[in-house]
Formats: sequence, C-alpha cells, structure tokens
Amino acid sequence: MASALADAPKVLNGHSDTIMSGITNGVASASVAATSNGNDNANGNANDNANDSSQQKRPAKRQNPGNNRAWKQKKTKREKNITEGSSEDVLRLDIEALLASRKSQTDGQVEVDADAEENLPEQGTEIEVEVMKLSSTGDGLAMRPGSNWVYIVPFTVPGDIARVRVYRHVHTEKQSFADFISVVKPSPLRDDARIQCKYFASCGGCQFQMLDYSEQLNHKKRIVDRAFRNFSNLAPEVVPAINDTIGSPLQYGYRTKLTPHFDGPPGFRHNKRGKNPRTPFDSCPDIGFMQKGRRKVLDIEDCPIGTSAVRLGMGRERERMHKDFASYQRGATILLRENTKRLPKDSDEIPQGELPPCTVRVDNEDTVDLKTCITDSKATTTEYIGDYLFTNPAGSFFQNNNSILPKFTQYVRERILPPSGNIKYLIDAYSGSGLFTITLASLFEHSIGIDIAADSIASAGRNAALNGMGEDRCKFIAADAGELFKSVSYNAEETVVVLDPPRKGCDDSFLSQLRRFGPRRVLYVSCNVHTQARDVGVLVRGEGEGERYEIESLVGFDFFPQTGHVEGVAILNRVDTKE
Ligand SMILES: C[S@@+](CC[C@H](N)C(=O)[O-])C[C@H]1O[C@@H](n2cnc3c(N)ncnc32)[C@H](O)[C@@H]1O
Repeated sequence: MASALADAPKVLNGHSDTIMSGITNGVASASVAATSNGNDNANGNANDNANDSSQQKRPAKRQNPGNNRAWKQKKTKREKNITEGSSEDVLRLDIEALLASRKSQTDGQVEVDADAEENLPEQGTEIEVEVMKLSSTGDGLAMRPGSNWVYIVPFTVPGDIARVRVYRHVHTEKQSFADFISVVKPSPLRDDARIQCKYFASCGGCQFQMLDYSEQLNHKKRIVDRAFRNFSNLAPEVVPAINDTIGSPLQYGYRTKLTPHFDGPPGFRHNKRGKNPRTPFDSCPDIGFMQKGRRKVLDIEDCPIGTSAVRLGMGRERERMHKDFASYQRGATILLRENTKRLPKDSDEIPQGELPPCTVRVDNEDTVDLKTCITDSKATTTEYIGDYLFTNPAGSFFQNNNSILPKFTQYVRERILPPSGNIKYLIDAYSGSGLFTITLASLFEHSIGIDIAADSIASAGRNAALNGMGEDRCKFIAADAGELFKSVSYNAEETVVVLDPPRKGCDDSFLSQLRRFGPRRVLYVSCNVHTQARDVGVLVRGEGEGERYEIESLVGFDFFPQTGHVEGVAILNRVDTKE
C-alpha cells in the first residue's frame, strides 16, 4: 500500500527546516511533485459556497493567461513509469464500458449523432450534461441527449444534471474534458450538506464529499472489480467476487501527513534555469494544493481531512510563511506530519493547564497521547498502531491514515497463514519501515523485510528493536526487491510473502523470480489496484517457468475517505502445492 508520498521528498535547505522537496542553495526550489495520496494531486477552482450545489460557481474562464492551448495534467515521474493502469487507460476503458452498456440497453439502437464532431460545443462554452457513471478516476462521465460523446466532469455523481464548461476535446477518443460549474438538478446520491470543506470542488484533493460514506465504499468496490476485469487479463471465472470495501473509522481528520506547497514568484522557472537573477516574493504566495485541472496552487487555509495536529501545524506554517515569504525565491513543499508522544496517565510530563501551542491531547485507557505536527523531514516521528510503536524520519513513507491501521493490520494478521501447512517464514517485500514484518513477526520463526530506501530499512531495524524483536526474529535488507531471491534461504514450502510495492507495481523480473521461488501464499497490498490486477494476472496465468497461483480473495480498504483512492488486498495461494 502506498501513497504517492512513498518516495520521500529530498531534503532540505538550511534556509528553513520546514520546507522540503528538491531544494538547493539554501533556497526553496520549485514545487511540486504532485502525489497520489488522495490530497496532494489536488486541483480545482475557486468556490465561495461549496455547501450549496445550486450555488457552486466556478470562475468564468480557465485561468490560462496567454496560452490557449489545452493544458494537460502533468504526470509525475512515477506516473510516467506506469505503462498499464494509467489514469488514461482507466478512463478509456470506463468510457468504452459506458458506451457498450448504453448500446446493450437499447439493443444496439442508441441514437448516435453522426455529426458529433461538427456539433461539439466550442472549447470554453458552457453546456448542460447528464452524469451517467462515476469513473474509477473519480470523475463523472456525462453525456448529452442524442450523442455518444462523453464529457469527463469532476465533482459530479451519476444522476446529476450539471452545468459544465468544456475546455478540451480529444477527438481520437470521442471525449471532452469539462470543468464543473454548478448542479442544475442534483442526483438522489448527492447531498451537499455533507460537504465539510469550503474548497471542495475547487481543490482537486477530494472528489466525494457530497456522497454518503456507504456509497463511497460501494464505488471503491466497483473500482476493484473493474480493475480486475480490465487489467488482470484473466477469465472472469478465476476472479472471485470482490468483498465489501472495509471503511475507515475516521472519514475526516484522518490524514497524519499533508504537504501543501507554493509556487515560486513570477519568472521563477527562468530563475530555475539560472537565466535571470532571482527575485524574491513581494507578497505571500498562495499555499495549498493544486487546483483541479490547472497548474496553479489554490490557497488553502485548512484541510479537514487532516488530523487535528496536522491542521494546527498548517495554520502555524501559514502564519510563519506570511512573515517569512520574502526570504524565499522559489516554490517549495511544506511537510506537515503528526507525531505522537505517549505517556502514562500519571506522568509529570502531561501539561496540567493549557496545552502548548499546536498540541492535541488524546486520552486512552491507561495512557495519554500528546500529538504535535512536525515539519523537519529529518526529525523522527513516532506513531502507534495498537501497542506497536513505529518511528520514521518525518519525510519518509509511512501509511498516513493511522485510524484504519489497527483494523488493516489485524485483517492481514488473520489471513497471512494458509488454512493448512507448516509455515515458518515471512518475506515482506517493499517493507518500508517494517509495518508488516513487525505486526506479523510473532506468527513466524523468522522474517525478512526488504526495501530499496535505506532510511526506511534503518527505521525498520530500529522499530523491530523498539517492539522487542531481535535479529534472531527478523532481518532487514536495503536493496531492490529482486535482490531478495539471491540470498533467501527459506524453504518456499514454509514461506509466505507480503508484497506492498509502489504505485507502478512489481516489475517483470521480480514477478518471475517470485514464481520461481514459489512461496505457499502471497498477500499483495497496493494503492493502485490497476497495476495490482496486472501483476496478480501474471501470477495467476503462470506462463513459463515457475509456480502458478489462484486468487482466494480480493478486497479494498478505504485508506483515503472523500477521495477516489482505494487500497487493494489480494490473497493468492500456490496451485499444485508440493505436499
Ligand atoms: C507502498 S510503500 C510500502 C511500505 C510498507 N509496506 C508500509 O506499508 O509502510 C512501497 C515501498 O516500496 C519501496 N520500493 C520502491 N521500489 C522498490 C524496489 N524496486 N525494491 C524494493 N523496494 C522498493 C519504497 O521505498 C516504499 O517503502
């Protein structure tokens, strides 16, 4: 499982310990690696009254000064590496399925506008559309009567009649992208009283605040289902029915990490190339998340999906930036990460009167947690999952919905062992700082975790010790996951593997080696169910040398409520066991 923040941004500047991401020369560099964490690849548009759908207004024109070319969302390096399961692929297949279902519903008699292209609204014009379906990208797929042209509209749900502004036609795909302007007639699924953020439908971080939570979970089940239909390349009969999505205990206030950012002053791109002398900001820049569909930061004062400590930290950092902006010459990303100090109830360290600034107190049965917000990416953060304790450099990857982790790790623990067989060993591939190795180690004689990030592996070793596990119980290797198979001495018959790769999934070489090793059971966790489905397809088809697997179960976990993201868990068993 991952968020796009899996790759820790690179540090730091000596200019301010609160600013991170590609910073050089003591000056914060241009932001901003858009990330897939359900918040950071945010986009959107200004919206003064997001709690009333009829009032949801967007600016009259796309803000694209001096440039009429349609702007296409820039992909992160990570997204470019995804060759299958990209959002373009996902959208294309969802649109094909929508058109096919319309055709079958009308016995192939869908009235198609033969002149659709000639009748297309000019880019920039406003039209009314009916939303037919939610894509797995989180966008509404909308149509106009008598036409088979599809309009991709964010912040809408099936059944909405929406006013939208078309901004880009993709003639080869018979589709157009449009900005959401307002709801003309709301879908029964929509209730804008549910929206808790004034930036909703402006900021691109959340897509679903208008939806009932149970409907969000249903949609995420459909995302997993479609991913396995479209990307696994498996016959439907070998893919089991998807289990109901497991919800997050917190649907707001859950994110333990946020990374708002700001762009550099005008001309900063030239400055980046060293062509012009650097010019400082003459006023505080907008600090927040990307607007939907625009390469522009939306100024955001508060983000209600952040935890209380992170929200307080956001306020504090904004205040600091309003004083310090003149000392920055480039854009940067601000790290906000929750840190927990757990103290016995009778500890003298628990403040008696007022809490220190930006501190949140949480009372547990026997302990008190004091939660603060850390901004130095090298500082160590601590968090608890039940009684397990994890430390990490604040800038390194760790799951960022703590509220769901006890449920999630318990789910994995209850299912990691196959129903029969003598299993002694665990391999935790893409282990990060040891989440699975440590929460599962007591079930095994020995465990190995491997991760390419040396700082995460250093944390994993420390975390194992903090949780009472010595090297006799587990070891961690800092290397590419494929290196594992050169040194592993476990008997495959007695071994299970957890996989939790980044969004791009596993590479072919890793999957081939895994199949040749042939562990009894594989539990595959992923923040990108499309690449997960692709990789599971490889293991299940079992072409060429190595073992073949069958799918026992598939489920989504809702690590990112209000957003279109879902974490998939696939459990696979080796076929033709060697017993
Ligand atoms: C989604 S995170 C999972 C981390 C951990 N399982 C957890 O839940 O905290 C993916 C991890 O894959 C690691 N990674 C990325 N590419 C890798 C590779 N080629 N080999 C090994 N690890 C890799 C990243 O450093 C990151 O820690």
